[in-house]
Order: sequence, then C-alpha cells, then structure tokens
Amino acid sequence: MKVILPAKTRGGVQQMARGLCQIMGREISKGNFNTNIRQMTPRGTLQLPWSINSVRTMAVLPWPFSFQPRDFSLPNSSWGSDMRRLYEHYNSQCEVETDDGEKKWGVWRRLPSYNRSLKYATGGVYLSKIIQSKARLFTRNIRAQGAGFEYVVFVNKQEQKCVCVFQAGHLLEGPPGHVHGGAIATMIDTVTGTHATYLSGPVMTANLNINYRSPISLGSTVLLTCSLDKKEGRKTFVSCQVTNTDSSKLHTEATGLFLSITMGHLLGG
Ligand SMILES: CCCCC/C=C\C/C=C\C/C=C\C/C=C\CCCC(=O)SCCNC(=O)CCNC(=O)[C@H](O)C(C)(C)COP(=O)(O)OP(=O)(O)OC[C@H]1O[C@@H](n2cnc3c(N)ncnc32)[C@H](O)[C@@H]1OP(=O)(O)O
Repeated sequence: MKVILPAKTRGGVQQMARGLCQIMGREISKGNFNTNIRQMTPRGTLQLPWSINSVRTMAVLPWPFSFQPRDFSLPNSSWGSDMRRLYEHYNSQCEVETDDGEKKWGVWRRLPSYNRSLKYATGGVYLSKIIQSKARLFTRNIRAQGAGFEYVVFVNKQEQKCVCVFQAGHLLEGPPGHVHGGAIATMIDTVTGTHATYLSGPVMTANLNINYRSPISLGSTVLLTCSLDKKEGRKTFVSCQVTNTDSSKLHTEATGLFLSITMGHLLGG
C-alpha cells in the first residue's frame, strides 16, 4: 500500500529522522533523507531497529509532541563558571573556521539532550502509549534548573571518546554536602550508555562496575571521560573516569558492558 503524506507531515518525518540522526551522531540533509537512511543501514554504520516505513506510519498518527523540544544540554542561568567554561572549551571545537572563512565540523560534536529520548528518536506516539505518556528520562525529570542533573555530552568520533561536563544540584545529596553514589552511578550509566549508543546503535547496560575513590562536593562541576575499550559482536565495553575539572583528582572510575538490542527487546519487555 502506498501512503501519500501531506507536505507538512513529510516535513515532520524528515525533521524527526534528522533529530534521530543527530542523537545518533549522523547528519541528514533535507534532500537526501530517504537515500541516506537506506544506504546507511545495509552498511551497518547506523543500526536503526525500526524501518523508515514504520516511521512514516507513526507520522500519520495524532501528533501530541512539539517538533521543537527543549534541548537540556544548552547553558542556563544555573550553570556555574566551571560548567560554562568547560562547555565553551568543547563547544568551540565543534565547529571550526577554515582559512577561507568556511565553517566545518570540528573534532567534537555536542549531543542534544531531551527529557524523552525515545519520543524524539522514533516519533514516540506508539511507544509512548506502551511505555506511558508521562514517562521522563530519569536525569531530565527535575524541572527546576540547577536542582538536579545539569550536564552536556560531547563526543569525539575520531578518538572514540566522549566527555560529559556535569554539575550536581542540591537535590542529589547523599553524605552531607556531597553527591549521592546512586546519582554518580546514574550519570556514569547515562554517559557510558550514550557513548555505547553512539558507537554501536541501541544498547542496554548489562554490567556496570564502579569504584568510588573520593567524594564529590554538592554543587561542584566534574568531568566524566569515557572511552571505548573494545567491541566484540553485540558487546560494547566502555570505561569511564570521573575527575575534577582539571583532571588532577580522580573521584570515581567505572567500566560498563553494553549489549546491542533491537526495539523488539524493549517492547517485548
Ligand atoms: C535503550 C535505548 C534504546 C533506544 C536508543 C535510541 C536513542 C537513544 C539515544 C541516546 C541515548 C540516550 C540516553 C541514554 C541514557 C541512559 C542509558 C541507560 C541505559 C540503561 O540504564 S539500560 C537499563 C538497565 N539494564 C537493563 O535493564 C538490562 C536488563 N538485561 C537485559 O535486558 C538482558 O540481560 C540483556 C539485553 C543485557 C542481554 O540479554 P540478551 O538475551 O540479549 O543476551 P544474552 O543473555 O544471550 O547474552 C549475550 C552475551 O552477553 C553476555 N552477557 C549478558 N549479560 C552479561 C552480564 N551482565 N555480564 C557479562 N556478560 C553478560 C552473555 O554471557 C552472552 O555472551 P556470549 O555470547 O559470549 O556467550
């Protein structure tokens, strides 16, 4: 059956696919939407667990979400000077200007961050009904700016490395004046999981090992640096160090194992 979508819906599908590719670190321009998706999948460079036809089908369902969701990884007034300085440090390396004034991608890429990653990744209507329409990404579910997890993730594809600049808000207290170990584990899982997704497509955490070396002061900014250890079939092994902003003090170190999954794995429970 051939479904002809109205122009507005077609634009929405393209925008959604572009959003997905941005999350997954790929670019799609307006004109080559179909060809790129089709070409990338067989080569295995982008393992989309959903077909472009199912994306089209989702697009004709009622659309309760904004096409311009808030990107939580942009600076806000709660960010302290360390957070802003490190954001600028990496952000300034995302785009570089050549000698003849042309702008080009740099070595780093900032990943946008939303309060529902699946919604923006897939179009969400179908999944949201299954998963609950009120569900929120754990690290983005505190509305007050600066109260919870303030963070931004940058990836470096060449070096297969990623960094996260994280400012821990007052609602994340564990030991008095310091960050809760579960909140630190949450950030490690989020950033290593994001990195594994960037490198391998959709994954789930199978194993996370964490060593807490020195406490993190509440309100302070720290760096999470993740690197790929190895890939073996469906397994992606990532390690992570949490340090102070000049990397002179180690707070936490971790290793994680992530297994590639298909969307069916999530929907089948
Ligand atoms: C999830 C998102 C998907 C969509 C993504 C789209 C866009 C997202 C964009 C950006 C990402 C944004 C944000 C990311 C934020 C947060 C990330 C959070 C991630 C999580 O928070 S996620 C929740 C916690 N996570 C679970 O809730 C997993 C529960 N679990 C399972 O769902 C299964 O357990 C599974 C799938 C892990 C494996 O199940 P399975 O049936 O597929 O595989 P199986 O068991 O056959 O194992 C195959 C081979 O892995 C070895 N193996 C398995 N487990 C092992 C272990 N623990 N240790 C050592 N080796 C292990 C076996 O020994 C065998 O090895 P071998 O082949 O060599 O024999």
